[in-house]
Amino acid sequence: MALCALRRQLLKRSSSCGAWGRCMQRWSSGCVYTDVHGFNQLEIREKLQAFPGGSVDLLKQDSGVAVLTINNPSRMNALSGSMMVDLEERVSQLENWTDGKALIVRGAAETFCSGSDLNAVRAISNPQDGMKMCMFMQNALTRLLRLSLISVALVEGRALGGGAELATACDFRLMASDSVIQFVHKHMGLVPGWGGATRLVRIVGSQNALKLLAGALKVDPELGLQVGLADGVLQDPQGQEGAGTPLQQAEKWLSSYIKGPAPVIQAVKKVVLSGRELPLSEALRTEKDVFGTVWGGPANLQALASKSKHK
Ligand SMILES: CC[C@@H](C(=O)O)C(=O)SCCNC(=O)CCNC(=O)[C@H](O)C(C)(C)COP(=O)(O)OP(=O)(O)OC[C@H]1O[C@@H](n2cnc3c(N)ncnc32)[C@H](O)[C@@H]1OP(=O)(O)O
Repeated sequence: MALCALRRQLLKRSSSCGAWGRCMQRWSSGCVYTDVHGFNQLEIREKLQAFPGGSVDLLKQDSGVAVLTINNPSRMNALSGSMMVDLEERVSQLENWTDGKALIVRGAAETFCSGSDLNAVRAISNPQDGMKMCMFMQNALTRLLRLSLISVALVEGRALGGGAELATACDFRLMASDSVIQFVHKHMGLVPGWGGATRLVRIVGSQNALKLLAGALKVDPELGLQVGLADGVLQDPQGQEGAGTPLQQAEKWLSSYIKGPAPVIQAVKKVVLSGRELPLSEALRTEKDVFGTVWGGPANLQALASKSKHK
């Protein structure tokens, strides 16, 4: 059974066993495309696996912060076909991480990601395979953004094409002082296909999105902060004594938002997600359901107990 159909099946079962299951029942399974769209997850996975190279590595830390590394430095961290499959598998692992609070997405060798591996792109340039790759990556990146984790893209070096799209599939973006995010698709005779345009409009607004895409503008940290694509700029480790590595800086930036138990942090992300994606009444009902998962929970009862001492 295709993964997304299986997830729908599991969600049907979970809807009877929990508030979150019920509200997830109202929400798509996380997959944009399923078998009803003629999307066969296993078929495209096998096709993509035929284009090897690099890896997508996942480190889940006791702190509740995971680090996902796009690891193909000899290709400026371009995503090979097998890396696209890796990415989807890591997202599945993170969907089941009950102790998780946050995720940092970064690239190896001080650069983020230069998009699809052009060698793979050339080999699957026929319309049918291109559409299948597009749907596979839209599913993977939509599920990435919908993780119940606060996610940050740590952009060093360059985030180009699909790499820029990957950066939009995180809640926040922190840019190194010399980094660039560029939607180079127009130069390829393309538009984003991994959901990057849809997410960019929601991040920077339609006018700025039109400028960044139509102009294939190089977004440096200054422009990124100006249009809202960047949420922070990292200090240059060489320049500032004690600045820490980019990863340490990203973890420090996140620390303000992930104090507290994982279930509460995950509930915060869930209510923001539904507010961001669902129509008003659906979002309100989902908020009520998520509220029901933490009301009277261990963290709530402990807080009430400690407050009662302040009479
Ligand atoms: C939906 C979007 C998706 C799609 O349509 O499928 C895409 O993302 S399409 C790809 C979009 N990305 C690009 O167009 C970026 C292409 N790369 C470059 O522009 C440059 O390589 C760079 C990233 C700006 C770096 O330039 P530079 O510092 O001069 O290094 P090199 O160019 O020499 O690159 C080193 C090495 O890496 C290989 N490389 C880089 N990017 C890719 C890539 N996307 N796919 C495959 N290989 C890539 C490059 O070929 C060099 O390899 P060697 O020549 O073997 O040393």
